[in-house]
Amino acid sequence: MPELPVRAIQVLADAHPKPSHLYFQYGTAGFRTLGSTLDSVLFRVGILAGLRSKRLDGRTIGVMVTASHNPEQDNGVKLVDPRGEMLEASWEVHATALANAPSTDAFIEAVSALVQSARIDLSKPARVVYARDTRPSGPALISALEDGFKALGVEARDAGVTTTPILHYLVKAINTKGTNESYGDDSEDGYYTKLSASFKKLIAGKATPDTVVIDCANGVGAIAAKNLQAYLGTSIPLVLENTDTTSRGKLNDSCGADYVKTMQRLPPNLVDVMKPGQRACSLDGDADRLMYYYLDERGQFHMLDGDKIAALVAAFIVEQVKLAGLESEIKVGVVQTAYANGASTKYLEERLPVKCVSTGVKHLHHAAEHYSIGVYFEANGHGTVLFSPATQEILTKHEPSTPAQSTALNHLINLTQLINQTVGDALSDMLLVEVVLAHKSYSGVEWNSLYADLPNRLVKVVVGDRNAFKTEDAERRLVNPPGLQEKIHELVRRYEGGRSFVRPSGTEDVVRVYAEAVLRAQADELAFRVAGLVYDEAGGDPAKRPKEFI
Ligand SMILES: CC(=O)N[C@H]1[C@@H](OP(=O)(O)O)O[C@H](CO)[C@@H](O)[C@@H]1O
Ligand SMILES: [Mg+2]
Repeated sequence: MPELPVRAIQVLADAHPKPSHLYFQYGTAGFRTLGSTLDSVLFRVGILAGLRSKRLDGRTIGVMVTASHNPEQDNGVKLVDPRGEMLEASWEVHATALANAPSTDAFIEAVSALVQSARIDLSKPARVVYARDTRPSGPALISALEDGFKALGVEARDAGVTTTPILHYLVKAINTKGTNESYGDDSEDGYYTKLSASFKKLIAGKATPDTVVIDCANGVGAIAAKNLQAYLGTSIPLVLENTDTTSRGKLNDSCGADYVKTMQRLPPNLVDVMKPGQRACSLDGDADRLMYYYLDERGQFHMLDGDKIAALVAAFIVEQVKLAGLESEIKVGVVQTAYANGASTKYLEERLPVKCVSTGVKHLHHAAEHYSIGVYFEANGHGTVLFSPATQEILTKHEPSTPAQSTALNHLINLTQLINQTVGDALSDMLLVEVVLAHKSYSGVEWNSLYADLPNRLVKVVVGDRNAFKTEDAERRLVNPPGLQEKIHELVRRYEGGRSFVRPSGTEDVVRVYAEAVLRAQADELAFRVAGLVYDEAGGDPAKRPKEFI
């Protein structure tokens, strides 16, 4: 039985000491904090990824270095499991334990304990594929990660600077290579070819889509969008904006999907670019979120968020399933979180099964796997569609009995190729939206009118201890601090169409308050009053009390 290469780990671990005053937590987005503090974490994640691969019999694990929509100086790292999915939850605890071992000796002890408890066979190979976004702190962090690989003897493949969804694609493609479940060629070329070929088939015979402006958030999505554009050729006219990936301070700065969703307005530098009637979308810093919007004829901004994408896509898929004559065999369902606009939930519930789960992609993804076709989107624009293995088999084996059935069946098969089923993918989702719009002959206006969003407001409250906030019922009800939920309920009752909930963030040291109501002013007022209640209950710095209530 081989032993841990303790000496090699020791020497390299000493070169990546853990800052004594910091605590790192592997949360919904992996480790994420100031990039300059993450050196030891990356080294240790290199070893952890290798161990995870050994545990899974040498299957390839992914490591993505990114902080997504967060500020440029932040960075982070997350692991991707062999099927292209988020790291299994039980290993999040191991990740946190390894990252916080105070010294090299303690770290080696923690690694040994993990090898024992997870019964890891050290004689198995360790294989990892890794990538990073465009952040300036990326190269140094990658080099710490590579030291981790070196210490354990990991066979590591560098996927360079690429998007989170492409890395997920690569992981799945590598692990299914040569099998009858092959996900595509395990290269970026394989990814672009798969997306562009299926897109072209899906829009064949339809009018060429209108020009779409893509705000690339000055991030890695700019590089991928440019590559994709070359593969798409003239099938869709794309105009890429915010593509400066080299100047300091530009990433996600007043642009990108998170800016648009939070501010509910155009990125300022698109104001002069966009014409009335034009459609555009924003990617986030690692291109796994997508927000659409358009200007109406009067130049007024209208946002089409993840909920609107889910409604558009789910309705189209249901229609194609019916047209293919597969209604009794294939059940389409939607998964949302409590942040989904109440109007979207109402629209969807009238048409198909809808499930609400806790925030975080892993919860949505797993719930979506329970449907034959599961559509999941977070309101912030992260989402995808999952076709179960049984559904994929039905689609390939079904014998259509009319030309119309055959066409719909082919559309569904092409959708399984167009959609990145491993994780939310802004570029794949953008093409998906354009396919549906082309088929329905919709502009942004018709799409937006599927239902009218309830005005809503999301605010953050800085509290003494966010862990004091505990929720149930997919985060829609607070159970701790005691009595606070009753007070919130009492407030909500006074607002027409009012809904509000409070939960601790899994990625920032804050408590989030969401509120919606029939009228804009009421949604705002409800959000700030609930925030005031939270603040009074949980306390903190008086200077940070929600301003409206000081
Ligand atoms: C309200 C909101 O948008 N929350 C985001 C945010 O989680 P929080 O736990 O709310 O910080 O980041 C997650 C990871 O990117 C994402 O899955 C989630 O939707
Ligand atoms: Mg992201």
